[in-house]
Amino acid sequence: MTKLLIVEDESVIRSALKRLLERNDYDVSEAGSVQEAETSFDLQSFDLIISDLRLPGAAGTTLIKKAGAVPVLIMTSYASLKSAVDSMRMGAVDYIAKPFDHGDMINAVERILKDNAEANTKHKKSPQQLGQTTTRMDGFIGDCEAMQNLCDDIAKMAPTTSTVLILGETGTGKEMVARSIHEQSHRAAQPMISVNCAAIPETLIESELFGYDKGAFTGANANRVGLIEAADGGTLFLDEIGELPMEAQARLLRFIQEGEIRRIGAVQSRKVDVRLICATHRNLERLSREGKFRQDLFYRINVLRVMLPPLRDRGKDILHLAEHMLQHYCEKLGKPIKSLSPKAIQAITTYQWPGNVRELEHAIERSVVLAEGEEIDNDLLGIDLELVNVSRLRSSSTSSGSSNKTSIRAIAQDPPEDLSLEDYFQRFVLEHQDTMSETELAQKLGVSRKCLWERRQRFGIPRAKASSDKRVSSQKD
Ligand SMILES: Nc1ncnc2c1ncn2[C@@H]1O[C@H](COP(=O)(O)OP(=O)(O)OP(=O)(O)O)[C@@H](O)[C@H]1O
Repeated sequence: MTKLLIVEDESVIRSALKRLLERNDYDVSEAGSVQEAETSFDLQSFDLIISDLRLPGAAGTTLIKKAGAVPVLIMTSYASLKSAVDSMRMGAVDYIAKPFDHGDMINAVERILKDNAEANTKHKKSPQQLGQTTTRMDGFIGDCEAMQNLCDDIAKMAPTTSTVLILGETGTGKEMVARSIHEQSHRAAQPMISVNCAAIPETLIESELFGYDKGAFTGANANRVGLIEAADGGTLFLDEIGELPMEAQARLLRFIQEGEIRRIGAVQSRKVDVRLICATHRNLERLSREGKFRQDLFYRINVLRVMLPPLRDRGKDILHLAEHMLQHYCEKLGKPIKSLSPKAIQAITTYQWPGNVRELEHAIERSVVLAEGEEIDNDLLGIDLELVNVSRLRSSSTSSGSSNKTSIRAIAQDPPEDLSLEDYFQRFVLEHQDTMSETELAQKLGVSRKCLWERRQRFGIPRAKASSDKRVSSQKD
């Protein structure tokens, strides 16, 4: 039976909560203070501790450290946002404001227990192991279970020569992971060449990757080394590999199979020793089933796989990242170190972050540039508190199917009166992308196609390849 401990000094509330939880088949123990909880029970033997924030003696939040891996849900009748947010910063798994609705309390308990059980089924690590992994990647912030596992996987993958496929939404750190794999490998002294397959025009991608010999085509006035050859001895990182045109895919496949490349227009092939790392935010498996990505290439690159979770699913890492970036930008811009206001913290921890770590970084940088006082408030971050709330975060993190698109759509459907340029840009793209080609969209917005592509990446609204392809072919027709 699942064991819960209630720490609450008001006996009426304590017994009502006990009855509620017992009716829901939990085994409930109770204490009136932190001290009583510690002396009467082994805190580690519980599955969840529900504690009031203000208690006689030590505050409820002191249980967070004492309970180790046991999650602590903080109740606060001092419904100040600040104390709730502070509890979260100290490591509480969640907070609930008193008086609470019975349904909300039961939902919170069920969700925390479920999340914790899922985290525990993935192999448990010793504190030493947890400590080691955070420092393994330079500048990398990630203490949550998923990121710790990822660091472990990277350390195992790095020394091999196997191809790695990194999956994750835009801005989740795919390139950072690729660099870390390279730097932890025996190739670290050699170059890592990064290529964004989506940013190079289709007509140039093959010559960029494979190079060409003088006279191969009009304008080829001299021999040119391709990017694969330039990575000889090192690592080639192919970002957005899902955008690679079919002809280039066939050439890449030959390179992977034979370990040699032939420059365009050349007769001889050359051996190259390159470790390949690919990344994409797209579902390559589905694309290959739909005939939009070569299946044989997919099997070749899908050897070792790394899945980066979206920022909104990384729990307290969001705040750690924000604080780290805040310090970084204050130092970089020569401003006195600022702190995040409680509202800013609430906004950061509840916003969906469709552009993930990159979007957070830009928001923090912008806020440091604009900040005049000691504190960074949510308006400086450009996050509208009206558009985020805890329940949205919860529902989105529990429904794994929620996509960037739906979250942005939800925002776009109910826009504030005075849209910022970025909001306007996102809205315009979302509203018109099904009826306009990329060129038309870029023209209407007064930006280049490259700029449109970059902003799509930044806002997490990647171009839907299928529909744009269809448009191109129907335009040709
Ligand atoms: N865990 C992390 N800790 C610290 N910084 C991070 C982390 N993850 C990402 N970043 C930073 O966020 C930014 C975006 O990361 P990166 O370019 O690796 O993302 P990406 O997934 O490759 O993006 P895209 O899909 O748009 O190519 C970079 O400035 C990177 O340094």
